[in-house]
Amino acid sequence: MGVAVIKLKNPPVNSLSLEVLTEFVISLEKLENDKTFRGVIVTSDCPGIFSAGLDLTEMCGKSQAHYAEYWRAVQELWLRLYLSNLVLIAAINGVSPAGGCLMSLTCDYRVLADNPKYNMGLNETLLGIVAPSWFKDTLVNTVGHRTAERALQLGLLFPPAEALRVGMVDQVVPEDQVHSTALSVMAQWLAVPDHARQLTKNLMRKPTADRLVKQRDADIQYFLRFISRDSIQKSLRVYLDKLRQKKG
Ligand SMILES: CC/C=C\C/C=C\C/C=C\CC/C=C/CC(=O)SCCNC(=O)CCNC(=O)[C@H](O)C(C)(C)COP(=O)(O)OP(=O)(O)OC[C@H]1O[C@@H](n2cnc3c(N)ncnc32)[C@H](O)[C@@H]1OP(=O)(O)O
Repeated sequence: MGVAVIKLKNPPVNSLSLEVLTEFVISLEKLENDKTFRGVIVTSDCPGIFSAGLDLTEMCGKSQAHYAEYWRAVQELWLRLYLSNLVLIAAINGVSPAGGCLMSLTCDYRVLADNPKYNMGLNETLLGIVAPSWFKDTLVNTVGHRTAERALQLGLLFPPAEALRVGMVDQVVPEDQVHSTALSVMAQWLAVPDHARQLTKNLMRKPTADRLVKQRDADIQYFLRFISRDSIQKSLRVYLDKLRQKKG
């Protein structure tokens, strides 16, 4: 039925490095241009981890030029995913904090594996950083204003039952059924004529995407100022050190 599977593979935690972001955009573009494909299942090849989100090492101790290049790549992937003409279904087979959650929120439908360890949410505040307005918009458009307001301020990571209850995911299924469920949901979405579904998707999502498109450069400048602050760099270093020391 013209369905591709994109399996993220950047061990150990599928962090969204500049390289991963760039390759993801290229793969999506190829699929968009190949009319034999109508849908994509986005999933992970790293056991237990859908994606650890943006690669913190790309936002810490690097040059301004690097931060700008990285942020443009983050924007680009979000825009491509959010406005894709393809049906995108996230088969979430692991934990998905921050950018990992955002990636799934850009999809049309989310199936999450029923494993209490597989938390998801926008936890930026717990790192001492702030989810940008377009991350916030994506969450608000999915779960509504009040749930998003509380989740964003507290940096909540929802276990599967809670994620389902607040509408962050559409279905929670046993782990071994995530892929087959994503495939059957895909069949339902592909039963709708493409042009009507695509125009409707655009109607729902373009106003949100346009807010970023209209001020992409300003958003990058804002990010540069924010991420270069000594206090923010310090918060990121402390967080990364904590992650690294977990093992030791
Ligand atoms: C009005 C608006 C105002 C301002 C806005 C303006 C600008 C916005 C500014 C900033 C916004 C930036 C947005 C960022 C969004 C993000 O996505 S930030 C990333 C958040 N991610 C996380 O918090 C997840 C952190 N990771 C974990 O919790 C665990 O690693 C995880 C549960 C995923 C897996 O656990 P486990 O299997 O035990 O693995 P380890 O923890 O041992 O990790 C293995 C190694 O991987 C490294 N690592 C983990 N996560 C990341 C990451 N996101 N980036 C880079 N590296 C990561 C970890 O350090 C280990 O490395 P080591 O092997 O020790 O070297």
